[in-house]
Amino acid sequence: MYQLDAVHVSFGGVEALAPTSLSIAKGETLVLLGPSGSGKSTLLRCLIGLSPYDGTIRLDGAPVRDWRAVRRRLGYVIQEGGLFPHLSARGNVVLAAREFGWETSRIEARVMELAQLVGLDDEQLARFPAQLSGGQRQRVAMMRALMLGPDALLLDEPLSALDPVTRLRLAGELRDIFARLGMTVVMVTHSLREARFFGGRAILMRDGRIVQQGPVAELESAPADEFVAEFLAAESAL
Ligand SMILES: Nc1ncnc2c1ncn2[C@@H]1O[C@H](COP(=O)(O)OP(=O)(O)OP(=O)(O)O)[C@@H](O)[C@H]1O
Repeated sequence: MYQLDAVHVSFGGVEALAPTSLSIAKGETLVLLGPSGSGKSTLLRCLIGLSPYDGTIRLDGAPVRDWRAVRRRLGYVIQEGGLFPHLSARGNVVLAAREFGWETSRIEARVMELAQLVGLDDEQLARFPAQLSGGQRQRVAMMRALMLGPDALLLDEPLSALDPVTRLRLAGELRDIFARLGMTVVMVTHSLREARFFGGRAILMRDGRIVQQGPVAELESAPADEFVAEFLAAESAL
């Protein structure tokens, strides 16, 4: 689905992402791991055109020039949810569908389906983001990202603010949805357990570079270097 060719990001001389070439297949779940500041979020933001970059990103073979035109195919969840504070939770969720002219009955049916999926009720959806807990806001953000039925989901620590019970339930539901819909998923996480749970390919980053990639089990059994071994051991220990 994605092909990145020498994609490179620097902020005023600081290299957030070294030239990176990468293919992401349709239906693949890719997990981005690495220490704080290693470039995970920057890489994720490139995949939705929210970070300025040099190099080429192709979506289904065509180089992306106008990100606004392709963004409706992509769902994005940032760490704190990124909800519009002046809209209710429901207002946030339905915004894009309204813009695309969906009928009210179709919007209502989709909101009900997604609310059930993430475990939110009507009363909670009527509240403003500031009146919800961090975990509830994250679930609203997940509903918003899934609303239009995107081809790909780009998730920046989407489960981090959830309590263990909700996290496990939502993670299980999401894994099923990803598989059922053949959705392409790229997820930043700090949790090795989450990476294992979602399976697929993991990419371990350091200082804006990909250090190693492959299934988590492979990274663990054959770490490319001392850094990978140390990172995985530390992540497993806590
Ligand atoms: N808008 C920006 N302006 C300047 N520097 C930035 C900007 N965004 C990111 N950086 C820098 O780029 C580097 C990579 O940041 P990034 O957010 O991608 O890391 P990360 O691996 O996602 O970290 P974390 O796990 O802490 O979220 C860091 O050194 C960061 O300070």
